[in-house]
This record gives sequence, C-alpha cells and structure tokens, in this order.
Amino acid sequence: MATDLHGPVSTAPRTTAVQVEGLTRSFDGRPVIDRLDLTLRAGEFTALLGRSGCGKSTLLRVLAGLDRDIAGTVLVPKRRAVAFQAPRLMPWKRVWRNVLLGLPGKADRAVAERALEEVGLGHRAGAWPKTLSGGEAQRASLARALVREPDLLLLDEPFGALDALTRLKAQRLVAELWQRRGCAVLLVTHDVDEALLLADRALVMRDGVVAYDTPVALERPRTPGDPELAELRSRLLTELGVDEPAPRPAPAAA
Ligand SMILES: Nc1ncnc2c1ncn2[C@@H]1O[C@H](COP(=O)(O)OP(=O)(O)OP(=O)(O)O)[C@@H](O)[C@H]1O
Repeated sequence: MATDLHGPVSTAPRTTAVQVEGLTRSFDGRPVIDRLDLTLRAGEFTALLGRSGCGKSTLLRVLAGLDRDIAGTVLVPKRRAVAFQAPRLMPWKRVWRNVLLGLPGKADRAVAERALEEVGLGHRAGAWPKTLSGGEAQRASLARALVREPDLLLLDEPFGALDALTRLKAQRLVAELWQRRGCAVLLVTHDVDEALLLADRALVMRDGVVAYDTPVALERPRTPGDPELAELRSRLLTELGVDEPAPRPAPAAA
C-alpha cells in the first residue's frame, strides 16, 4: 500500500488500523514513550487511559503524524483525523470553512454541510466560531474530522471541557458516528466510566508502554449498574493507581 508520509510513520495494512513496534519518544533525553508496542484492529473502539503526564497525548500526536521525532515503527491508515479537547477553530473563518480546513481540492460547502448535519450542526454552517457554544464548537471539530472520512479517528479528551449534560450528548454522538462510520477510534480519556461506556477495549499506559490491555466485551448500550462493568471499573482504577473507597457497611437492622 502506498504511503503519504515521510519518515518512520507509514500506512498500515487494511485489517489493522494501527501497528506500532518499539516506539520511543524522548524529551530532553528522557523517554516518555519507551519501546511501546501496540496493535489496533480496523473498526475497533479503544480507550487509552493513564495518569497525567504518562504520554497519552504524545502517542496520539505520533499516530496523527504531528510528531515525527521518534524511533521505532508506526503504521497507520492514510485516512486519519484528530480532534482535541480544545476545538481549535479559526476565528476568522466561518464554521463550514473551518470544517474544510486543510482538505485538498476546492472548498465545497455542501461537503462541509453534510458533515455538520451528521453532528447536528447543519444550521450553524454559516456562523462564526465565536458564536458557538462549547458543545457546538466541539461538534464542529468532530465534523472537521469526519470530512476526512477517516479509517482512524484520534480523539484527545474531546469531552474534557464540556459540562456534564453536553458531555453525555457528545459521548452518545461519538458512539453513533463510530457505529455508522465503522472507523477505528482511539480515545484518550481520564474518565474510566467514559472508557467503559464507549470502548471495545481499554488500555492503561504506564512507564512509557501499554501496561494493561483489556477487552470491554459488554453489550451496548451499557448500564452503569452491570456487575461485569463494575468489576472492570475497579480493575482499571487499580491499574491507574486509584484506590476505590471501601463499600459502606450495610446499616444495622433496627
Ligand atoms: N514538546 C514537549 N517538550 C518537552 N516535554 C514534553 C513535550 N510534550 C510532552 N512533554 C512531556 O512528556 C510527558 C507526557 O506528556 P503527554 O502530554 O503526552 O502526557 P499525557 O498522558 O497526555 O498527560 P495529561 O493526561 O495530563 O494530558 C510529560 O512529562 C510532558 O511534560
């Protein structure tokens, strides 16, 4: 398969969305990612967890092709897109032009509008970014990712800055988009519940590698009370070094 990239990041075979071998990324001589291996299957939804500063965003940036100062092998699909916590919209371009930003070819408003419709924002295509709410701006950023028709969608804490209700809606939207588009998703999140709500697989990054890797093989939609989910949640929190409070003793019978 042809590659659109220079350097060690090149395209992955079709059944594999990401294949990383021996990836190392250092800052000031200190490896943040240290001989990391990782394979993501096509169409798989993976959540990437880990303590602050463990290298999650660094890995995402490498996979997005935004950071090439690496050692090791990185194979990714040619069509990939990234959305960050801050939507990063250009204030001097209307929303539909932001959606097409960086896309090769002539700017076609209808293409942008289709992607905006998909995220429920078709009516704001002609708006200026500063007039959007936080949730709307995040959806515009998702639309910008979708027009790239990605085989791999990289999401770096995309819901982190949203209020609780908007966050729930945005999570549901991402789940729908993923099911409709069938692309692989790698979601960086701090939120174990979010990971368990959305993902087929959860990874915990520690000491520069993927230290824990578990399938989340539960029916959708998932219910927070599910005992299997609670078990996985507890396991992931332990892997993250978070102690859960002991369950409260049952009140004594009168
Ligand atoms: N451009 C850079 N120059 C120097 N150090 C960097 C750079 N980018 C990241 N780092 C360092 O690499 C480490 C990992 O950063 P990264 O942003 O990948 O962590 P993270 O797991 O995404 O953290 P968080 O969950 O807090 O967002 C941190 O110690 C950070 O300070």
